[in-house]
Order: sequence, then C-alpha cells, then structure tokens
Amino acid sequence: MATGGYDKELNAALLAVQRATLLTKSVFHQNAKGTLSKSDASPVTIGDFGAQALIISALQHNFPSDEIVAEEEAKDLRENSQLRDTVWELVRDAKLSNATAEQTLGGAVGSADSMLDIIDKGDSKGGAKGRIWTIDPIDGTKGFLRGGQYAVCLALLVDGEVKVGVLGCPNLPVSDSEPLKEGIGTDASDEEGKFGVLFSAVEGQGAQSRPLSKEGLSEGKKIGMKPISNISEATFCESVEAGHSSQGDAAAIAQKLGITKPSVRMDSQAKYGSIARGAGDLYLRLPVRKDYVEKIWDHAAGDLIVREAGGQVTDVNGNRLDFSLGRTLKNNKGVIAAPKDVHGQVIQAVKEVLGAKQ
Ligand SMILES: Nc1ncnc2c1ncn2[C@@H]1O[C@H](COP(=O)(O)O)[C@@H](O)[C@H]1OP(=O)(O)O
Ligand SMILES: [Mg+2]
Ligand SMILES: [Mg+2]
Ligand SMILES: [Mg+2]
Repeated sequence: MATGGYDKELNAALLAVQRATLLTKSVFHQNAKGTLSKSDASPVTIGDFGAQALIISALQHNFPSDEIVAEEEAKDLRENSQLRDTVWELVRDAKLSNATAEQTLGGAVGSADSMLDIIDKGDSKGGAKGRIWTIDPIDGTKGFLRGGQYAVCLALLVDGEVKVGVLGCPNLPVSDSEPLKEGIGTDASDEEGKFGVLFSAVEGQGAQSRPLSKEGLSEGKKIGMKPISNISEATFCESVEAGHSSQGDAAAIAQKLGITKPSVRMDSQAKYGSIARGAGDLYLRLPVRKDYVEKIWDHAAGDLIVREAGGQVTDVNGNRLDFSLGRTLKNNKGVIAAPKDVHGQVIQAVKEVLGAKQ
C-alpha cells in the first residue's frame, strides 16, 4: 500500500468496492435481477441497490461525517416490499471471507429498514466544499445485464478535487498487458483468476491495478498509459450507447488523426481503467444531445485513475472536468482522455471536427 495521505480512505474504498463488486457478480448469476426502468430510460437492478447499500454502510462506519453523492435512491424499494426483501437477502449475505477486511468495513448491515436509510444517505447535493464521496454502484447497468463490461465506482472529492478513486471491473482481464480488443464489451466470462480487476489512484501517488479477490486485498501493481510514438497507431474506445457519444464524430476525429484501427466499444468507466493500464490509448466521448449533463459519479474515479497513470482528461473544449458544481458536470461537454503528450493533438482534431459542424 502506498504511504502518504489518504491511506485509510484508499484501503476502505478498495475493500468496499471489492465487496460490492462481488455482490453484483452474484446477481449476474441469478435469473431474476429485479430490473426496473428509471426516468432516464436506463435500467436499475437489485445489484445496483445492493452495491450502493454496502458501499455507503462501509463509508459511514469509517468516515461518519463525510457527505455522499450516490446514483440510486431507496424509493422503489420502499414501495415494493418484495423487491426490498430480495435486495436485503443479498446485502445480508455479502461478506468478504477475510475477517479483518470485514471488520474494516464495519461488518454487515443491521436490518432491511436500516438498509433503506443507508441507500438514501447518498442524497448529498455535492459541491465545492468539504469531503464528499461519490458512488455509481453499477456503472453500465446495460453492460452488466448483457454480460459485458460494467464498473462499481467510488471516489472521494475534497473541496471539489478528486483525491481517491476506485473502480471494480469484474469482467475485465486481470492482466494489464492484454490489449484492448473488439468484442470485449460482450465478454461474459468471469472465469476465476482470469477476469476481475480493481483499479485505484490517490492524487500524487500514481495508479494501481490488482486482481479482484473474495478475501482481503490482493497486492497492487503500478499501472501507466502506453507511450505512443505515432498517434495514428492508437486504439480508441467509446461508448456502446450511440446516444452517449457520437460515433460519427469519433470516426471523423480518428480519421483526422490517421487512426485506422476500429474503435473498441464498451460500457462504463471500464474505458478509463482500460486506457490507464495501457490496454488502449484514447477514450472519446462526444456529446450527442446538447442538453445532456454528465453525472459526477460517472467520471470522478476514472478521471483520477487516468491522470495518475500519465494521462490528461478534459471535456471536448480542453477544460478539466469540474466536480465542484454539485451532482452534475454542468460546465463540461463530453470527455477526451489521452496520454498527456498527445492530448493536445487529440483536442485539436476534436475542435476541427466539432467546429466544422456549427
Ligand atoms: N438510457 C440510458 N441507457 C444507458 N445508459 C444510460 C442511460 N441514461 C443514462 N445512462 C448512464 O450513462 C452511463 C453509460 O455510460 P457509457 O455510455 O460510457 O457506458 C451510465 O452512467 C448509465 O447509467 P448507469 O450507471 O445506471 O449504467
Ligand atoms: Mg443509471
Ligand atoms: Mg453510471
Ligand atoms: Mg449506475
């Protein structure tokens, strides 16, 4: 474990994400996932609710006065006792087999009712002051349901800056050196020992990956973005959802940069983790709808992990993502993540392509 600031936060965050990620894996193997459709037309499952409950419970145990901005709320569970009970069974039974690790997380959640209150503790408005954790219990719920990529995401903001970030990616390869390839977004296999990774970063301390474990934490290894000598050889990744990033614009930008390899499409912040470990090079997220505002929990952990791995992350105008404005990134449009040395070149191409459309 790295020494310096935020050791306790990193350790608790890694264990909390690990326990929650294992819960989501157990849901994937169940037939009934309790899928509901939310107002933004995205799905939510018992896995999302359960993972959020477990993470908040661990945060409250370790950092009782910190605020929390989390994606989900317990309303649907309060209105449907059968759904509540299904989530409760999952949460009650979720445990890491290492007793010390469980103790760090404060052990089990007390009851079904306290679980609902815990889920609703993620309702902070966020903002520019103080310590605020942000949680996406399952990012890429569609990928999760399909057996593709998804991520359990947790980050700590202090005065609006990301200080600690953790991503649990159960369907990514353990090995950092496996190249990003087409079809990874539909790779359903979670074969033990081959898939499942935790990414993490602390500001100023670099980024790490470690295998997902059912016990305590596995040993972490430093990760870094791949140096690129010629941008035309880059591999870029983008969203599966056509509504989240314009694939036409991405193709035009790639062409301007001389990139000929097809993009790798995958759900969730697994894209940030993949480029941070050098499995791919660029992440392009090009706004489709003028009115779409990104949420802080969809980017905070990935932003820090990529920057600590030697990358730069900005919006399409080249501005850093601003996490200090509440629950959304209302001052940013899109995301461009790339190794530091070539980020300016990518932004130039983005500006040319998007500018030509105005
Ligand atoms: N209609 C939708 N379909 C899919 N994802 C959506 C939708 N609306 C919002 N989202 C969110 O967009 C992000 C998907 O990002 P990406 O396109 O990079 O995979 C996720 O945070 C996802 O929510 P969720 O976290 O619940 O999966
Ligand atoms: Mg959602
Ligand atoms: Mg999300
Ligand atoms: Mg989510």
